[in-house]
Amino acid sequence: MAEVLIIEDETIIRDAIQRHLSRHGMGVSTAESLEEALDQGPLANHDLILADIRLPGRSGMEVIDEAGPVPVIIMTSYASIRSAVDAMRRGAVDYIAKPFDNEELRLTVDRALREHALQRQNAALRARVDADYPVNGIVGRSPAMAQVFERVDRVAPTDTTVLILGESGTGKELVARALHEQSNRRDGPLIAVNCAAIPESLIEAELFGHEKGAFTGADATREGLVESASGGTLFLDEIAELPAAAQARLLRVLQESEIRRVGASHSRQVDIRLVAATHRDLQTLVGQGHFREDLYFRINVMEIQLPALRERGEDVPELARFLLEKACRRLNRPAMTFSEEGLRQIMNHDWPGNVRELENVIERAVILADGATVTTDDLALPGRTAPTDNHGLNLSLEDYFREFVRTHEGELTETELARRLGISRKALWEKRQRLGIQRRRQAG
Ligand SMILES: Nc1ncnc2c1ncn2[C@@H]1O[C@H](COP(=O)(O)OP(=O)(O)OP(=O)(O)O)[C@@H](O)[C@H]1O
Repeated sequence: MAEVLIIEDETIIRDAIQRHLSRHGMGVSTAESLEEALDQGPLANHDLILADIRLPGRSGMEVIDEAGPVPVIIMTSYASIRSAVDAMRRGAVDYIAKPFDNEELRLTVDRALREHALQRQNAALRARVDADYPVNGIVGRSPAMAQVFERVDRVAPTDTTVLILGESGTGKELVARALHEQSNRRDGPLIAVNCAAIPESLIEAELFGHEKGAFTGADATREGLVESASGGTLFLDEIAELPAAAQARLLRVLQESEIRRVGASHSRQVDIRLVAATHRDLQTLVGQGHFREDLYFRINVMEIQLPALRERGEDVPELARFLLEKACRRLNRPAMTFSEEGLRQIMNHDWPGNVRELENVIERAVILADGATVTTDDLALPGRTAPTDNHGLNLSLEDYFREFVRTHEGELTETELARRLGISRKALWEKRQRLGIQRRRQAG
């Protein structure tokens, strides 16, 4: 039974609310003031508090502060809607204006109780996930991953620049998110930018912003992504793809903590923590003159090397089960398991596309599987003959993707291509990387 506390100094209103809520099966306690309520015991004993904004002694606003996680609905008169707005800002979950009718009151109370119960459930679920997967839902117990977690724990709370290295699909973005979530900047923004997915001609303006008239088409002043990350974390994925001019601007941001928009004559202060990632060997690129050495030293303060999936041993079956559960949830399918042979194949496969490839193979298998078991036929890993009854699909989804891209890339832009495939531009870029379908330069 939900326990509701009413703090209201007008006896008639207090009694009316008490009667009405009790009749609807709620346990109701009452108090004339915040002081009296506190004398009766901790506010946390209640599931919900209904408090008048004007009370003798301490005000309804102070009830909100004292209530902690217990939701508070503020009662106010029509004349003081302004104070209701202030109460919501202060943390009240809702307000109800007097005079109100019983039905309106009950609906408001029911809604607040329902939402609070949901929030508590989510918090409990999050705690469970965190307990199972200590670093923000990243699966892995292998020694190689334990080392990664240790580094993340150690470096996350600092403002140090981090360089995450690892093959494509090893979870670099996931680690960047974990670093942000475990930092003091977690309430600030996390801006993730895939440097390879933005056309070279636009990248400077996208990252650093521009003034009105800085170039053709710049018809308004715009803040860049680096500035948007101020107070939080900037994650630059595929940093090796950053063109020379953008590398120079980024270096300045890191050295001076200030940014100059394209076409601007003055700089502005920014406060970012940079996390960068690449699957390429930056040191070699420096040697070949493709990446600035000074920038390399700036970003390579702390390195986190993600192991390839094939080096993670026992993590593979655990990850497979985790991703199977995730795919079933996403595709609205009842829970499934792997056949013994299916799981063995997963463990023996080389996974050149790492966790992302595993995730895609499992998602496709869930779509193709007939029953509650994912078999080797559903997985259709290379090196095996493809199943003959492919549910009417003669091509695998990857073959289909490859053929579609090759047929249409001449006539469509990348954005249009992605839209036609029903995926984001970033996903298109990633699929191209994974399947080795390099972009053909368009004429003109
Ligand atoms: N250890 C892990 N536990 C759970 N999920 C993971 C793990 N590693 C990766 N994933 C999942 O695999 C997918 C690919 O991961 P992510 O995008 O972080 O890889 P990446 O290294 O940044 O790839 P790329 O270099 O191609 O951008 C994501 O859906 C991610 O959630």
